[in-house]
Amino acid sequence: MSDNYGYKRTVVGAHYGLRDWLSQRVTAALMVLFTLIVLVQLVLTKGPIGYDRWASIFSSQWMKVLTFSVILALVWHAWVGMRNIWMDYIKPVSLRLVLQIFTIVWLVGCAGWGIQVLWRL
Ligand code: HEM
Repeated sequence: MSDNYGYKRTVVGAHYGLRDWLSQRVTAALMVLFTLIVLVQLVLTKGPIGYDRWASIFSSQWMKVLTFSVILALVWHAWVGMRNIWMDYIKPVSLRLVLQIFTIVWLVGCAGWGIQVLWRL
């Protein structure tokens, strides 16, 4: 064990750290872009911002496609983050499994609801 550093280090784990780290940053960048696009449209709005204005922002086809992509990115982003938190802090495997399943059900449910709302506009 005293030699366990540098090139002799024993690498363990599932080896998906870098992929997850990168996917969380890429999805975060997409969410930032989306937030800026929505903000610009709101700032450019003259007059009161009611339901009609919100609906018109999301009703064009390109905005629906972008919002749909952002919903998927958000689900993946939050799943990677929450799974890391459960893996880091919840040691009993059965409790961790329950929390992970709850997270998946919650995120998929929210995404489904969001997509349903989006395509009703
Ligand atoms: C524009 C929006 C967002 C940006 C720019 C963003 C950015 C980030 C970044 C860079 C990380 C990695 C932090 C680290 O590894 O130290 C992260 C982690 C995380 N994000 Fe987001 N995020 C956004 C929205 C969200 C939303 C809406 C949710 C939940 C629905 C969320 C849930 C999480 C979770 C659970 C983590 C893991 C936290 C941790 O490891 O302690 N993020 N986010």
